[in-house]
Amino acid sequence: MVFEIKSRIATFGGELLKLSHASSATKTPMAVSIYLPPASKTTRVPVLLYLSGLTCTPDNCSEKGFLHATASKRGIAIVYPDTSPRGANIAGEDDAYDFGSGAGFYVDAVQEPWSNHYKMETYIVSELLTSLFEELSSSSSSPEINIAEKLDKSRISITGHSMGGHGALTLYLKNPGLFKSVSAFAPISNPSRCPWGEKAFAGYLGSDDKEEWKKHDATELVKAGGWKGKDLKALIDVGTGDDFYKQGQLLPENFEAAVKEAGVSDVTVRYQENYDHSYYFISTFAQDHVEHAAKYLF
Ligand SMILES: N[C@@H](CCC(=O)N[C@@H](CSC=O)C(=O)NCC(=O)O)C(=O)O
Repeated sequence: MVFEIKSRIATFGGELLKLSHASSATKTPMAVSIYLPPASKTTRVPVLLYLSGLTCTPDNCSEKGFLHATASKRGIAIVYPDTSPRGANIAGEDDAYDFGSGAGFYVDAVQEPWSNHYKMETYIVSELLTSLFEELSSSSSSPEINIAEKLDKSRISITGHSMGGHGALTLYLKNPGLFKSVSAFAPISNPSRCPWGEKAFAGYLGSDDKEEWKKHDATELVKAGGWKGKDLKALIDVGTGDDFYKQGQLLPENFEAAVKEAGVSDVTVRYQENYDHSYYFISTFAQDHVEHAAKYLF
């Protein structure tokens, strides 16, 4: 797979590459952006994968998440995947903000018609990460740049926001050893029990087998016991002024209770007074989350 470079933007001494590539997992073109810190000019740098929330493209966080200041200083590349396939030509795919386009939920759909394209778990874990570390990137309009030779594939951490926080936690819990640490801003922590998650899981996974839902639910994955006695290396921030938190979409307390019950260690959940669900919240604590990743990447 070859990444087409759509644009190169200088920022914080490094550059943001806006890329597009043909995905075999989703059978659509996929957008992805990568921040390369200045250190990547001379050495391989570790990677922080940022999974965005509902309605987002790779632009939301790269423009206003404010992760690049710390990533530049610490020498960490940040990868911003898209949140779903786009233009899959499925009836109704653009009808709702919380299902379909912009709302892939980082699972592999098994329900038709979504199952033909909505394979976001496979896309992120098996396709994107592999491709970034292996493929030569080129563009007719930009000088050739080999992204793979700038990245250290043995050092990857993961973070995300809201739906992307759910993605970060579940992909981390499901793939022990793949990521060095995890963090999340206002994650959907128990999707089987909140309206956003119930809608997405019913649509992508089906309503008949709720046991299947548990395999994609951070709280249920912790309850399953595989992490008992282990360090999760997790940092979670939630704003107490977040309307989605107040509406019961996030349920971080359920995750905390599961962590305690399962005897999992090294999990920090912070409740930040008055902060809402927006990028004002994310940008405020961005430095902490990049430093959290750096602690385990170096
Ligand atoms: N009704 C809103 C809801 C969308 C929203 O708030 N999206 C959040 C993520 S919510 C959980 O995954 C977001 O990050 N939005 C993008 C942004 O730049 O703020 C709507 O339709 O906008």
